[in-house]
Amino acid sequence: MDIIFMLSAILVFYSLFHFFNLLYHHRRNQTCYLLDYVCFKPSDDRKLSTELCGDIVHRNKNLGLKEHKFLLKVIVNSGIGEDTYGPRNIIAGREEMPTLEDGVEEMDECFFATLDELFGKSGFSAKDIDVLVVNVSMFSPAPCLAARIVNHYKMREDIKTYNLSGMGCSASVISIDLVQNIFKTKKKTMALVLTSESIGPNWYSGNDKSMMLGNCLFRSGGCSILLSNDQALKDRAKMSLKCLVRTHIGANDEAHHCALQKEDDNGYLGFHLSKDLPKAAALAFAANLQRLAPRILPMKQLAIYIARKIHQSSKHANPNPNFKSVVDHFCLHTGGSAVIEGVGRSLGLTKYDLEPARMTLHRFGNTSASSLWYVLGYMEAKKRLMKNDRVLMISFGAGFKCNSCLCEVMRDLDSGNVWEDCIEDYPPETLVNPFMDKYRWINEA
Ligand SMILES: CC(C)(COP(=O)(O)OP(=O)(O)OC[C@H]1O[C@@H](n2cnc3c(N)ncnc32)[C@H](O)[C@@H]1OP(=O)(O)O)[C@@H](O)C(=O)NCCC(=O)NCCSC(=O)CC(=O)O
Repeated sequence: MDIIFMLSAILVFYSLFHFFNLLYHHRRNQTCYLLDYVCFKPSDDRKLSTELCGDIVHRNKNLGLKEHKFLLKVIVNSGIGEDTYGPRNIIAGREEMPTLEDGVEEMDECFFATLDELFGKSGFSAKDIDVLVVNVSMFSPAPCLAARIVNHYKMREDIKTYNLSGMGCSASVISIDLVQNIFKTKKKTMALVLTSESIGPNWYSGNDKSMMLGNCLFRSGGCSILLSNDQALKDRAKMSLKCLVRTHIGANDEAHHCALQKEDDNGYLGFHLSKDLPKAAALAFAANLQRLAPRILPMKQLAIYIARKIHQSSKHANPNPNFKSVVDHFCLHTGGSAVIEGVGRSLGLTKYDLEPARMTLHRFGNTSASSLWYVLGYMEAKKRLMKNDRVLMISFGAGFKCNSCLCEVMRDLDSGNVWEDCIEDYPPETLVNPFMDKYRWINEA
């Protein structure tokens, strides 16, 4: 078939689809405003410096010289700085015997601190909340964490609660998706999304490298996010959601198994991160972009993208569309340096584009599903987010999933937020770990 004819047909189809889609969603009251969000900053006594990480590694009697070398090498090379936070039981040396209370307290500390601040600064109260979604992947007590929030804040009896567990690092976008779908069914609704990860009860004490990696990357963090579809609150909103795309490539066995909780050969429970994870992330990302592109790209860009797709195997090594024409800021999950660099390469992003994710990895580590909100906070604290700017949030998570959403900034944003006391220090002159000298022998050994 003539390529020009095929291209024209596809373009006409997408235009019509997009038009009717907009009309449909307008009718269904799709508006989803992000009113405000607060990221958690644990107290200074929870800081995990490289030296303290070294001590934790040394007290694990299951590790030999080979494992020590591996861990210290990854810690020093990971792009993670000296000021990230860990859970209290691990800092206190009880990583091998966590109690239920350790897990509960870690979540309470994060959620109550961020919610108190969010209610305080937004002027809304717990009684205003109609929908509550909590996502914490690796800790699911009964009654659930959402019920603990309802109990603590004495929320209304008609509140709708949802507790998502096991959904991995892309879960906060899933929570937003759930909220926007609920918004379509009811006007003037207020929703809270609470996103975090449980680190304390999930420390791995064995000697399998792919499971030890999680101890190096994952750090304490969390975020509370206030959303509404009430048009009257439009002027108070920071951002509005334009489109959200979820991709799940779990049918692919290799991708499904690259990030999962399991027991090692000696029975130690932990979270396995395969060396193939960046490959699975790239696959899920490509599938996500393929569905995102027609929804956000202008006609010309879309035509170039489709043409490249048709000729993919022959000419273009990177067939991804030029999202920079419609996206001003890229808010990337801080999965690890390899994940950030991989996304940067496939989208053709600059050092400036990747700075928020790299700096967030340095200051807060991989805080799992909440990491996107620290990255957004960095952009805001750096006064990068101006009215009408578009922010593309991209997250990856076990399953394997890639979930993305495009948001529009509603007004110039300049809150100091969780970055307030350190934003002036970023980006630092070097990201090289200060203990590099001390541990240089590791790289040379
Ligand atoms: C771990 C790294 C920071 C290490 O970077 P380096 O610069 O040190 O270089 P490198 O890649 O050569 O790795 C150093 C050594 O670690 C080994 N190595 C790397 N990844 C490994 C893995 N998954 N399992 C076992 N070993 C691994 C390498 O073979 C090498 O060993 P040797 O020295 O013997 O050759 C990076 O590779 C990285 O960012 N990887 C991706 C991390 C990741 O999977 N993140 C997603 C988290 S999950 C998530 O966020 C979502 C979710 O859970 O839902």
